[in-house]
Amino acid sequence: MSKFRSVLFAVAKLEHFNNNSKMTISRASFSSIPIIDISPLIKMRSHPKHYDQDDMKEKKVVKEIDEACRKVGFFYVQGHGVPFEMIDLVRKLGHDFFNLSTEEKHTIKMTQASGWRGYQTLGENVTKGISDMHEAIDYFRDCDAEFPRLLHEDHPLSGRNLWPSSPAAFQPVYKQYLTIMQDLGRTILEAIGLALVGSRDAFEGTRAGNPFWLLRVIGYPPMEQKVTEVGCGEHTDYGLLTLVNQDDGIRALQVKNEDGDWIWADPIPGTFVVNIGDMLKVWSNGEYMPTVHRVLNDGSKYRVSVPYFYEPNFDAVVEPLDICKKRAEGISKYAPVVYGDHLTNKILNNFK
Ligand SMILES: O=C(O)CCC(=O)C(=O)O
Ligand SMILES: [Fe+2]
Repeated sequence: MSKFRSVLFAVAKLEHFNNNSKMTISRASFSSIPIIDISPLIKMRSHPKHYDQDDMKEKKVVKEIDEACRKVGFFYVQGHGVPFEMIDLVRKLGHDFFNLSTEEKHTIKMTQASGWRGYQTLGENVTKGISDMHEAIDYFRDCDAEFPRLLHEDHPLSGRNLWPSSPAAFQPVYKQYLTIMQDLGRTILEAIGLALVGSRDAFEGTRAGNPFWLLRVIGYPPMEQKVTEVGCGEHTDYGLLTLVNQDDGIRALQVKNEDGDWIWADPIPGTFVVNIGDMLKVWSNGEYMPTVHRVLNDGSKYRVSVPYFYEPNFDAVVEPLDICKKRAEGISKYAPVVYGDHLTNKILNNFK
């Protein structure tokens, strides 16, 4: 655990007020990652006309998500409504792409000119100065009139997403997947709004009403040097929520608890692993802390994982929410940060 995190945890006995009752939740060390059935949230979104019974079920899920965010920073979601065939197909297309020749993969090579979008070879991505043993394709939300800052050609992230021509289904399937995942991200964030502020619209409008997104298709070959290599070095995610679609049957993703032990986030077929990012830490004034994680693919199979990152508006000024400050006796633990600047700095530090 970094020094920074230990200091925060020392003060992380959080006073949480809900329905006028005072509830104290400490961030105790966890040994497993909760599984949450979010089908009541999905039902609520698709059938706005609902009954008391639905409200009760929604409240229960909101509480489970709140506790997971406070205690672990990670949870699995099931009952999310995304067809299993789609989840599997997305990863299969990833495998098909990574199986192509280097020459073919380089037809969508990431460059500075592409705004850091596209394919990166094994070891090109760097976490804390160490090369990650993965190859990947990176996508960000397209530059359009809604993101004027990214329309300026001199912005480092300005550019076009690069889609491979093979496999042919890659682009249409991924575009459909992106739309589905944006809906799912918003649904989970609404529950977090209810939990933190008592309003499902807490993050709409200038906060995350026009969310930026990133998607990474990551391929991890089995590690050869099991002691010195790492598939993806330890880090926290930059934004709001990450929804990970990982290969079944391969244990590789690990989450660090407060004692410094690594807890496996084993794949559970048909679920997404959800974790919170740096921006939710700032908005919640430290009530929700992003948890350090890493990937070690030390088995014998090639692993594909597709994290989708649901982010704030690119221009959002992220600062502790009033109600969260109030719960911390008026103390603001973090300075305001512009999400797009935070992201740009992180991305520019990711490459050698
Ligand atoms: O490959 C995974 O399971 C997770 C990757 C990850 O943590 C990331 O891309 O931020
Ligand atoms: Fe991550």
